[in-house]
Amino acid sequence: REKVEMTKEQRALMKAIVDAYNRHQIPQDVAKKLLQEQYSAEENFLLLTEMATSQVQVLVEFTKNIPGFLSLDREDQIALLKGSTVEAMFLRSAQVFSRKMPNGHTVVLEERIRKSGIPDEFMTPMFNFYKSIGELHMVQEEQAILTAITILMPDRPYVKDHQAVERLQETMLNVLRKLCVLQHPQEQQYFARLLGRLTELRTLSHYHAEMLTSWKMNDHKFTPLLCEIWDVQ
Ligand SMILES: CC(C)NC(=O)n1c(-c2ccccc2)cc2c1CN(S(=O)(=O)c1cccs1)CC2
Repeated sequence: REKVEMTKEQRALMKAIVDAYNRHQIPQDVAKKLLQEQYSAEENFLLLTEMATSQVQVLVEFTKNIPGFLSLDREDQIALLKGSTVEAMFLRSAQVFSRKMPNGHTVVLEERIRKSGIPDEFMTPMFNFYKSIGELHMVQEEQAILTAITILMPDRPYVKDHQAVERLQETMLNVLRKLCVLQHPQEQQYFARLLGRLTELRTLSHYHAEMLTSWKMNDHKFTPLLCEIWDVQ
């Protein structure tokens, strides 16, 4: 098989993305709160609201550091962010969930998430996704670039300059393809499996939209930022 090499530009691009990804992390104390003591379903819901809100802020900062993103049309930048926050949030959640935690923490975390007012029919697909991401044992470069690829999805609603976004995403896909070959030489289809997760993410975001309506019914409160980004009144 031919020797796969990353070009200088691709290595620089990957470094920029990974540095941005590592710079913009959720404050660990928020995640720790979820693990601390036993809370009520309402309190767990509030914690998740707090975590999701800080994740959106982290995501905006990360996105601004994706080379080329700020040169896109301003309205397209907003359309890409609005269209990808739920998927990026589930991707980040899966990565946090499948991270090596002191034993018992994962169980506690799952229990807290299950007891937070989220409809049961949503739990199964959500935890299946977390596990399917965990099984991939992604390195952090792959996590960072996969998140960038999710954000730079040209077919999000209201994107005008489809081509410009496609060009940026293609650059990222080329880096990810080489990275997968270099990091997982034994698994021919690893890159394809990674992209398959993006399809699973879309399904989750449809579930999420339905969940939002049911939450609105039981007058669950969200933060102004989540209301803005998720078009919740
Ligand atoms: C890491 C952050 C981004 N994850 C997070 O906030 N989680 C996590 C989660 C997963 C693994 C580890 C730690 C936390 C599970 C869920 C959410 C948020 N959503 S939400 O955005 O729909 C929501 C917002 C408000 C009420 S419900 C519900 C499900």
